[in-house]
Amino acid sequence: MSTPADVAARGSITHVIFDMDGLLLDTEKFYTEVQEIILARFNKTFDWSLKAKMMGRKAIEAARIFVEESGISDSLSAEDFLVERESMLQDLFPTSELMPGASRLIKHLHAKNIPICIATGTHTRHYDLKTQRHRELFSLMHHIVRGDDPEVKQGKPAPDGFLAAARRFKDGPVDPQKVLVFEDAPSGVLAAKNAGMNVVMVPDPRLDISHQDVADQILTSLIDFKPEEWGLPPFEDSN
Ligand SMILES: O=P(O)(O)OC[C@@H](O)CO
Ligand SMILES: [Mg+2]
Repeated sequence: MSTPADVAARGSITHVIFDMDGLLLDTEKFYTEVQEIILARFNKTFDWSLKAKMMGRKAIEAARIFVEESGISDSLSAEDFLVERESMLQDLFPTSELMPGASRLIKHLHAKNIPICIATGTHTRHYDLKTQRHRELFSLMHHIVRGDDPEVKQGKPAPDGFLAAARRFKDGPVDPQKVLVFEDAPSGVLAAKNAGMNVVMVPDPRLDISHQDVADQILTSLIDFKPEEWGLPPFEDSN
């Protein structure tokens, strides 16, 4: 785990890549809700150790983990699970709220001309539903890499999404050591490290602490992020 001081010694951060689900948008709860409903039909309960394995991954990869680890793959295929959850998610995603501190951080970095973008495991159709109430804020991103992007051959924890994102900046490809990634999921933190980047993890408090030993910094909320620790321009306001 490198600390912000290590990074500052190595040379500051010049570009930022945001994960989306669970980091910028409070959407992981929708996945959990729907998975609990489906598992209840099999008299099974959904727990956070399974959630930790699914978060951040491409839909079909997460679905395979879900049906196999829940022991229901003989009754429900990964593909059928995705079909069954779709109608419930279609209703939930348009109500997505921003995570605390997300808007302030995005606006701050954009105002200070720090290039920012998103690399998410979510595919385009779900991305549009989740962000439809936040278009103006998300328009501040230089680009968006989604789970169905042709350059993303493998989902997180593979580095494909973050490497594609680093390539697409105006002055890309950016040296991975100059990139700071914000993530909420163990798979995403691993993907960022596999890409050679620095990563701040903002984990759900229900995630087991054993998943917090790979990230370079752990925060309980984006509100607690101090840009100056990473060589980025400090906030001017106090809150
Ligand atoms: O935006 P991210 O966190 O990559 O999530 C995608 C989706 O797999 C939800 O877990
Ligand atoms: Mg996430």
